[in-house]
Amino acid sequence: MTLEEVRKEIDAIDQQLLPLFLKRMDCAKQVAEIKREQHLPVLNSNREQEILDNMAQHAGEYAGEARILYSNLMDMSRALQHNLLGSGAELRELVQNAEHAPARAERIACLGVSGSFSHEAVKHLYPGAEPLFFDNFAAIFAAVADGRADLGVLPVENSSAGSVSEVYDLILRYRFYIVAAETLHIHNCLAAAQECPISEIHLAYSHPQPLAQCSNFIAQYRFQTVPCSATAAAAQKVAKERTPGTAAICSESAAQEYGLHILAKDIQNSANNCTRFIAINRHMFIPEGANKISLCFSLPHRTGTLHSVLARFATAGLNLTKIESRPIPGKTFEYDFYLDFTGNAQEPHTLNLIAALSDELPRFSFLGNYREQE
Ligand SMILES: C=C(O[C@@H]1C=C(C(=O)O)C=C[C@H]1O)C(=O)O
Repeated sequence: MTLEEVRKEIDAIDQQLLPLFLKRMDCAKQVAEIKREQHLPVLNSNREQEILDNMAQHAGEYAGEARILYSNLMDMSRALQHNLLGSGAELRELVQNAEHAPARAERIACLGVSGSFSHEAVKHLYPGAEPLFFDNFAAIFAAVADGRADLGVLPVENSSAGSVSEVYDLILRYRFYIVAAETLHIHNCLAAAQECPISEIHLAYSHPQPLAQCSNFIAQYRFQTVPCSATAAAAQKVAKERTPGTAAICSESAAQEYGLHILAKDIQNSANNCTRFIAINRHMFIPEGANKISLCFSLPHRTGTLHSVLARFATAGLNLTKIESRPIPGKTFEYDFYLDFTGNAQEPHTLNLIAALSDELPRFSFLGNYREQE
């Protein structure tokens, strides 16, 4: 057969497949009505598994492909049923009635002491607000939980050192709402109490993240490193102790704030060193022009479950910007997935997808819709 002839045959097959696909979707519609009357959930995993196994068994060498084909068909069938039944009513109501601004944004919890990178992020996100300083991430979440702070600002990812896993674990534990995000360029410097050549420094204090970001410089000068709760705390310690041969790795503004001498500037491995910060709040609000959504869920341990969820984002035309998996506390090798994607939750196709997922996925939480400049 020539290429043209085979393509004609493919066209003819597609013509035959389409009416069957439409018929199957119409059946799903009827199923939705029956489920409404009988108060049944949309998802029936056992039935789906039977269909997948049966199709794979009859698909010979294309068993894997048949599984994906039928799994996608059933995703579409479920999405249709969720829309007809208005699944995820609680989440729909929460999103549709969301305020645009927090009741108060006056006291903002962040890591470190005055001059820390987190303090910089607070100044960018909430100019004029009062920063409240804490020496660990858990204490920031606790302050937001009991209302001592209106909001908390936390680093979640650095362009060279990667995700801040502890913050993701706390996000998943507390399930507060993410209400803002911003990426800051981070310039690390080496600063000491007295002016001296870099070669005389043998010990550097800093937060573990900047220590990782500056690993090449640290290796080059063979520094011993001591982790601190925050970069500005390291600067404060070096300024107070004034021990020769010790230095802090911190921001230039922290070095200035604590009267340190800058021995070297921009010592991070990558010239384009950025950290992404988020703001968290106990109550949900969706700012005007929100363009980023975060959510989390876990998945049953079955082949293709993650693929199937991700495919639904692709079908809805939504662009994923981050996926993180973290172990569920108290479980063995079971994970919560954390996802960021671009979109506005008040747009119908986006709301339909997240409402459907909220109905189907274990441990699902909508974690917020906020504005973030790309
Ligand atoms: C159509 C149904 O709803 C869902 C979709 C299925 C399908 O498209 O075949 C199968 C099981 C359910 O998860 C059903 O319950 O039969």
